[in-house]
Amino acid sequence: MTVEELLTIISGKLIVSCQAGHGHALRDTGTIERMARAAVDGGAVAIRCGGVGGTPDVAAVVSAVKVPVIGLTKIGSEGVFITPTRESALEVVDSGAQIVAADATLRPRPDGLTFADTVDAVHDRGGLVMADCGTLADGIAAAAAGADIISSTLAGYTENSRRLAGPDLELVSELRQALPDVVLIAEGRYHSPEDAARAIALGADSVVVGTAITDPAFITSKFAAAVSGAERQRV
Ligand SMILES: CC(=O)N[C@H](C=O)[C@@H](O)[C@H](O)[C@H](O)COP(=O)(O)O
Repeated sequence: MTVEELLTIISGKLIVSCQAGHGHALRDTGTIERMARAAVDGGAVAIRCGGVGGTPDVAAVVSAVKVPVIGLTKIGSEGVFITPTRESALEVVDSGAQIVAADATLRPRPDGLTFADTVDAVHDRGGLVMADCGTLADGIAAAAAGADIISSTLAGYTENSRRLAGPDLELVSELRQALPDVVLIAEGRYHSPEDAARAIALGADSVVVGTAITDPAFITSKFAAAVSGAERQRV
């Protein structure tokens, strides 16, 4: 798949991230696969998956859906942990994902290589690379390193990025202004359809939504808090 073909599919459309971390009630590859199918039924044009489920989750989703799959594997939870090495990126390609999502921050990587080394290796194997960035500087460097897609995934999760309760819409806007021609995906804490639409209005080509769609515990907690906090009227 070329980046142009991918853009045709995702432009102005929703991507859903189907992941469940260690200890989560949904942490099961078959469950992730069914979640991905349900997301596609609801209108997702691509699925992002893997995470702590790693390449088994990616392979299962690739066989279950017809839409493009953005795969990743999480190794640890500190520093660079989203597909942090060249080797892990190649494993994601080999599991069938058309696109590999990888940390593209300027921090040192566990294998001592550069992000560009990962990009080159994935390209040599026929895959595309989604660069998970936290800041404008990360995005500019990732584009220079040859990434096919720039995303705001790590905004709020790195030492030098803005810590916001909601999505970093300002970063989306900054990235679009600095990189007018790049494929840009907004991701991270998009908890309402309105915020997802705002990201498109600010120049994102597509938006990835995870937790707000695929985590029943998160959704339940919002309803539970609203119900508990509601004032009761008695007649
Ligand atoms: C920082 C990090 O590890 N982000 C991960 C990246 O794959 C996932 O845990 C997120 O769920 C994903 O980015 C979607 O974001 P949200 O779940 O906020 O819609």
